[in-house]
Amino acid sequence: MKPAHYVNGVFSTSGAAFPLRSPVDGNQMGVVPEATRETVDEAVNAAGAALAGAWGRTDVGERCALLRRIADGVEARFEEFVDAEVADTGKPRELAATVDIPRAIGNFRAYADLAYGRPERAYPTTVPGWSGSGQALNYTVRRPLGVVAVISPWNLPLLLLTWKVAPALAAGNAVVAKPSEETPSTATLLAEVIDAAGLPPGAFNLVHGHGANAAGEYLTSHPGVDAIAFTGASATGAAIMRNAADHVTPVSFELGGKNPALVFADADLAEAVEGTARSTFTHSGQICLCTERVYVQRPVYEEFVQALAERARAQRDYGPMISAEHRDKVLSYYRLAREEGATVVAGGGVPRFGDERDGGFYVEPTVLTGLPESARTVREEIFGPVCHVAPFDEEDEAVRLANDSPYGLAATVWTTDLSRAHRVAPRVEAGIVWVNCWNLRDLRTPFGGVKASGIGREGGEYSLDFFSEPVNVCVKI
Ligand SMILES: NC(=O)C1=CN([C@@H]2O[C@H](COP(=O)(O)OP(=O)(O)OC[C@H]3O[C@@H](n4cnc5c(N)ncnc54)[C@H](O)[C@@H]3O)[C@@H](O)[C@H]2O)C=CC1
Ligand SMILES: O=C(O)/C=C/C=C(\O)C(=O)O
Repeated sequence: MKPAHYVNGVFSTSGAAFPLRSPVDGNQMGVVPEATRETVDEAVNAAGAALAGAWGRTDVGERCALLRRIADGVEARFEEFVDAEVADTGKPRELAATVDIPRAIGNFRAYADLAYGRPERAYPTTVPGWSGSGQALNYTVRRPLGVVAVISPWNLPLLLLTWKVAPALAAGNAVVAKPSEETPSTATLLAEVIDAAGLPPGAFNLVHGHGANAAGEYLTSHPGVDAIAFTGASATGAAIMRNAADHVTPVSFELGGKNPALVFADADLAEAVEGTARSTFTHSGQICLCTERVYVQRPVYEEFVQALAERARAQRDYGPMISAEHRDKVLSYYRLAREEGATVVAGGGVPRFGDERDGGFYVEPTVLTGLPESARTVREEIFGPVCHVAPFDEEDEAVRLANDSPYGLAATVWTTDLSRAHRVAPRVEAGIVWVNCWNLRDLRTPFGGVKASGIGREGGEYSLDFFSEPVNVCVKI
């Protein structure tokens, strides 16, 4: 499968090509077409035309039926999708087969259910003193925003792309999507499925290419774009926002994190260690929800650190960093941690496998201790399989440490004291707080972050709200 643009219902590989490398061994796997400004223009124009034409006339029932057809289409080509996601990201096959691709299917089915079952509001109104009856019926209808730009990252390529595309289409928008330049393959397969499902040309468009001064920027600064949904780095969000400001384009942002775990002495320690290992090392830490700061109550601190370090050393089936650049970034933090005075309790380097993976972009699962809270390693998002563990004494101190961050995406709290769980969770400045678990997801719940971790919420009705505009109709009775 060759990555291709999909514009106005036509596949093409126009534009210069850039290499696609395997993160597993560094070898070139193929090439990706770089969309020019003209290709992005065509895609935005095609989306606008679809809204003015057949797509704009669909009702929610038809759109939900199409979403279900897309879900079925992905399911029918499940293994192909898994192969493509594994090839682009290097992630363990099990992860792609149990999380990425099933969630992409689930995203389409969830929004087919949610959009179809969505009630509208009505307000019977009486205005005393108004000439005539003074009575009216107010009701709201929701209108799509128009042409939506979707910019997605490389860590959960199809999951995060469909997490925005499904609600955007369900709400009646036309979409121009640009996946990460590192992971173009499952997006191209999705375009094939959407084409076969029978969406009118232009309702969904796909362009490939880089971000800054390239396809991503052309798209997010395009005057024909009515809304932008983005997941990725906070700095990229800020750059997109600057461009969006020119046209006052609404944005929905899911950005970075420096997520804390709070482990209380009353926690089930084995569960807390295993949960923290999962939240730190899954997909080699390349999920925005991953833990990078761990605070452990002093009586169990030493035992926790040793157990987590052992778990890190025992980690076997893990994938690489997405690219040589990202591997170098993570390794630069491993070096910085040492310069800042960290004790490297586990990992801290590059693994040696004795096979083709030695040419790939791997780093070791790593556990650090001994850094002050002011250290850059403790404050900046690394996006690798690494956490810093520090002790605390009191509950208030744990909450203060958790909140002392420019980010506020997700947190985990480990305790068997129910009162403490309910006391602590709402005090943590984060969009999502998991108690005695991590990444347990219900697609109806609000998903997103506070502070530098994002703007707005995705999930359930929150996404449908973002991708539509309420219009109030007032009918005098
Ligand atoms: N979900 C998250 O929280 C993610 C965080 N990151 C963080 O970001 C760092 C950099 O990774 P990148 O792949 O460079 O992430 P990124 O945020 O730069 O890229 C995400 C998407 O944005 C696009 N993009 C980049 N600059 C743009 C611009 N100026 N205008 C429009 N679109 C633009 C990219 O082409 C890609 O599709 C990582 O090391 C990691 O720390 C990366 C991916 C996901
Ligand atoms: O929706 C989810 O379950 C996961 C979302 C993860 C991200 O947004 C991310 O890693 O960027």
